[in-house]
Amino acid sequence: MPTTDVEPTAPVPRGTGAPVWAADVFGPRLAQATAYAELLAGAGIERGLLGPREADRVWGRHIGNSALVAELLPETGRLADIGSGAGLPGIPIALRRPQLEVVLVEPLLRRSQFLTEVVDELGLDNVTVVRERAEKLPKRSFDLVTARAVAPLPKLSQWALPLLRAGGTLLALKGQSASAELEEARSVLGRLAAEEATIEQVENESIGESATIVRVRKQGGARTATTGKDGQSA
Ligand SMILES: C[S@@+](CC[C@H](N)C(=O)[O-])C[C@H]1O[C@@H](n2cnc3c(N)ncnc32)[C@H](O)[C@@H]1O
Repeated sequence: MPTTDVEPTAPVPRGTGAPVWAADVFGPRLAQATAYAELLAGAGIERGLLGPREADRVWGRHIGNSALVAELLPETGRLADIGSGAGLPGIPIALRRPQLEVVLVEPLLRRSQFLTEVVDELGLDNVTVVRERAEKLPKRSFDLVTARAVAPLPKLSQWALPLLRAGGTLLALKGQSASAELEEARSVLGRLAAEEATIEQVENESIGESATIVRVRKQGGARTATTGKDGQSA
């Protein structure tokens, strides 16, 4: 029998092959999302920004979960992702909302350097990286603030609400602790001029992930046009 020559293929890093849903979710930016998955599973883990067991979870637990926040976001505006770490949820948001101006706020040198490399490598012209603590940023300079796994809601609100212009919105990705954290934050939120705080359950059938997001609006001004899970303006 004749033997068939098989071209050797380049090894694919574990966990980085794009799942079927990624094409739907990222559309024309699928290649950038895939490059980001490779950076997270490669340099991100090597440099200790993600845990050593996260390689197989970069798409679902990290990129997919973060991408769900975009479902509540308007198309335009200025957004700060505070405590962005390796770029979560800020990078998936920037890929899904290319007209948003996204500022990744991260105080740690190693993390902010990684973020700058990601922004350069993906060619994201709507994203900047600021190495700073959230509480040191100029007040009232953002329409939107996002955060995942940064601090309990009372503390996070003290950092995030002053950054928002009147009428702006904080979206905090939280797990099962969302309602307990919200109860604990109520008195702080009152002092910080929050006018409304709700818990949104966001699901996307194709991603197969869900996210619990605490949404807090700041009083006054024009309301940021975030949308509810039914797609209606909220
Ligand atoms: C557990 S990590 C979460 C990173 C990323 N958001 C994620 O979901 O993977 C918390 C991040 O918050 C950052 N952080 C801590 N205090 C902060 C502050 N005052 N302002 C901004 N970022 C802060 C840390 O440096 C760290 O990168």
